[in-house]
Amino acid sequence: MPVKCTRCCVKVAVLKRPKTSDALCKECFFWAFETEVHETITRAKLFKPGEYVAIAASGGKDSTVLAYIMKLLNERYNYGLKLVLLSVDEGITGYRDDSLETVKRNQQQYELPLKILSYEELYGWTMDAIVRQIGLKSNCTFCGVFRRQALDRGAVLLEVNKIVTGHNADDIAETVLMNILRGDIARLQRCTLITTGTEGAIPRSKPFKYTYEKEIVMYAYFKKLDYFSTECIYSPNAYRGHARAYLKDLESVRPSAILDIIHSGECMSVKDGIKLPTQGLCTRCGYISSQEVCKACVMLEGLNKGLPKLGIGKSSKVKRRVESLCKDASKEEESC
Ligand SMILES: Nc1ncnc2c1ncn2[C@@H]1O[C@H](COP(=O)(O)OP(=O)(O)OP(=O)(O)O)[C@@H](O)[C@H]1O
Repeated sequence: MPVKCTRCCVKVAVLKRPKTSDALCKECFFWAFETEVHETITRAKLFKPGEYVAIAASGGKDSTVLAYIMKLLNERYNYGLKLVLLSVDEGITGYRDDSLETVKRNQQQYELPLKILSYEELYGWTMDAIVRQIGLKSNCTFCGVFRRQALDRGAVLLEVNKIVTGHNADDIAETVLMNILRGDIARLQRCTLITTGTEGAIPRSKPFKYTYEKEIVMYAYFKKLDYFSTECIYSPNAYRGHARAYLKDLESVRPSAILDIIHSGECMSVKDGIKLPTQGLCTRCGYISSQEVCKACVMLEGLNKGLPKLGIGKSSKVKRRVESLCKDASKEEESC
């Protein structure tokens, strides 16, 4: 016998919500999904009326649903926002060129302006050229560092007040796990924040902080949204893939694992006296950095000098880690 929707009790349920296990009809799922994102936005006071907000749009499922829902909620609840799509072309043939075609269609479908910036115009390098030089190891580090800055540069160009990204609950839980595995305390503290970049940079928010990836896919599917679903051709070795696989395993036995990990990340605090990097401005390019020279500038210098490992070298990282562990151990011995 068909199961009735547990919310309206009238229509037949067409899905089981991955987050709550509720059996819902399509309309009730849309309502629950949209209302939860609205509540996330209002509880965290993400926007003020009149703000100009850039939606970081890659053409993938998350940012396509984000663009759709930002427009919908802005109209439904009168947020009073001016919206624009901001895309970065990393120069990955057969991947980003196709996904940007999707963004261009979204621009027409959602009637939003679109700005595209490319790595080639900003850095003089495409990811295709970078991978030709460095191979398929550490390439995601280059891409991530350059993209982060490219979005900042785009936001400055557009003079927006804020950027929103499609990072979802799964992405954040994966990042918590990765930061634990790497012992990266500074990032562990920051990665669960719904808004980052409040110290000097253009703030960045994640309206999907509590939204499950599976539900985003369902929403896009039932709404028949036009999105690009191919994985990046250069990311097969990314470390994140292992954290993702582990998280999916946990989710299959306990769906709340995703929110539980985010909650754990939020609850972790750094003991007094531990020095954390502070955000300042890069002395070369003027964009946000926790070092005197930002990582993007160091990496770019490495590429231009034919020394691409500059700044990402494992040996220097391991050496620094060992030195800091030795320092901690000797401090503890002294206090004993
Ligand atoms: N090339 C890009 N241009 C603009 N924004 C981007 C780009 N790549 C990623 N982003 C932003 O960062 C978010 C997280 O990116 P990530 O690479 O994790 O992709 P994802 O989880 O597959 O998301 P999506 O489905 O939107 O591609 C995206 O949702 C989007 O808001």
